[in-house]
Amino acid sequence: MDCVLIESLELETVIGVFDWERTIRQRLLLDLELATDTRPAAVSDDLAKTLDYAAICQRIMRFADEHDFALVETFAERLAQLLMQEFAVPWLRLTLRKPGAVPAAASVGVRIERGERPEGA
Ligand SMILES: Nc1nc2c(c(=O)[nH]1)N=C([C@H](O)[C@@H](O)CO)CN2
Repeated sequence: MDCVLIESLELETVIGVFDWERTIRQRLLLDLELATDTRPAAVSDDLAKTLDYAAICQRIMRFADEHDFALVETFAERLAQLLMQEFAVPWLRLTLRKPGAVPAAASVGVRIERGERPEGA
């Protein structure tokens, strides 16, 4: 299965369950694997035939700006649904880290997979 990748995309958003977290913006780190057949773009050398990772990064940063969830689970789930709908992604793996949330840990967060893996792509 082919994927377009985005690694360690830095986001700033309001996120957290505690009152003090509702008053600040915190940094999140996002990793994404987006299933897509890369061959049509590869043979034509045409960006229009693949997932434009730059456009997707812009959309994710806008999503982070526009929302203020309590849980990283909610951020991850809502973003996964948006990406699958707006970019016609059949399957994705999304890892969302909240560095600094637990000082003794390098980072904490969630990893989710959504959709159906394409056969033979
Ligand atoms: N599974 C989760 N656990 C916790 C979350 C979360 O979003 N998902 N959030 C918090 C707090 O907001 C924490 O990040 C503040 O330090 C605690 N546990």
